[in-house]
Amino acid sequence: MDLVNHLEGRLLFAVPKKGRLQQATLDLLAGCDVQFRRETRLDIALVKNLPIALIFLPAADIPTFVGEGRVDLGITGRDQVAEHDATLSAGEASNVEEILDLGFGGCKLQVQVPEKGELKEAKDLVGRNVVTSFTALTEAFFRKLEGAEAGQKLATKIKYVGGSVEAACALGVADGIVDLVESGETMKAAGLKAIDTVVSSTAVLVKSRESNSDILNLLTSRLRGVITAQKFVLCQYNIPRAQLPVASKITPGKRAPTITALEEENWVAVSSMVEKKRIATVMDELSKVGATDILVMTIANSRTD
Ligand SMILES: Nc1ncnc2c1ncn2[C@@H]1O[C@H](COP(=O)(O)OP(=O)(O)OP(=O)(O)O)[C@@H](O)[C@H]1O
Ligand SMILES: O=P(O)(O)OC[C@H]1O[C@H](OP(=O)(O)OP(=O)(O)O)[C@H](O)[C@@H]1O
Repeated sequence: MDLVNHLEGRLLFAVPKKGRLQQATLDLLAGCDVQFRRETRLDIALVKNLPIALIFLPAADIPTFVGEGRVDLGITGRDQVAEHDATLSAGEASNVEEILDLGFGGCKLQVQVPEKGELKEAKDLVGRNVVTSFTALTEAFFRKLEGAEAGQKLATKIKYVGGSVEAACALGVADGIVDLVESGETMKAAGLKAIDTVVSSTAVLVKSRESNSDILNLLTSRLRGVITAQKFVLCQYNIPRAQLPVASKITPGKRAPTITALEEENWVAVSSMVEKKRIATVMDELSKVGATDILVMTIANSRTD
């Protein structure tokens, strides 16, 4: 089947073809009931149950395709969007619009130098060799540090490498690098330490500024629903009615908690969405104000907009 001829009338949605963001993206699509089968080695997959075509691209290239309006939507790292935007000329507006923070793929683009050495802060690297996969962001970072005007040649020498950036210092190619850090394991193993942060990143849903359609809005709502469901749990408890005002402050919910009367006089049942990362503290606080039978449930999906 010539897939390219089947793209007409479909929303084009770019997703990472490999790497750190791929699995979480595929899980997210499954959560949105986006059904497709990707043939081996094909970078286009038609969605069976929605007028969408998935285009599998390297995360680093997705902002370019979205920015040029070749695809409508994309999932990539905020770092990649920032790198793309940093290549635009002064005054040129980006066509890549962030519409949703997806919460996964958290990392930082950091300036790193050998752990043992005389370089202590980013400005110590001015005039030296810096290696990175993010040349535009690194250039903008050192331009600011050097106080150089746009167009003026930088003293710092910035070189591009496509991967294994951390090897550059050990091999004598660089005095410092600008690379992604999550756990810090790679940096540590290479004998490096972070001395500054260029950008903090998570995976984001981006759209081409001109793109707008019912299917784009529907998919965005579904994605937002799944992301919200992943971030929240449903907390249910019983509490004496007199304690309701104080308990409602602890679990205000997304809009307001749901209150149900119990057969037992002067008691109510409350259910409320609570951020997953706060749930342990919330349970402690509820207990302290007299809540009992506190239950916490996973939310499979949600639609709150
Ligand atoms: N260690 C990490 N932890 C979390 N997210 C990361 C990590 N490394 C990278 N990312 C995110 O994933 C995006 C893609 O990086 P990744 O290294 O997976 O790219 P890739 O497409 O496989 O390319 P490459 O061939 O250069 O490795 C990054 O831009 C960043 O947003
Ligand atoms: O702080 P950590 O948890 O160790 O993660 C950071 C590493 O992860 C990424 O590389 P990846 O493993 O994706 O491979 P790459 O070097 O080929 O890009 C990044 O470029 C770092 O090298």
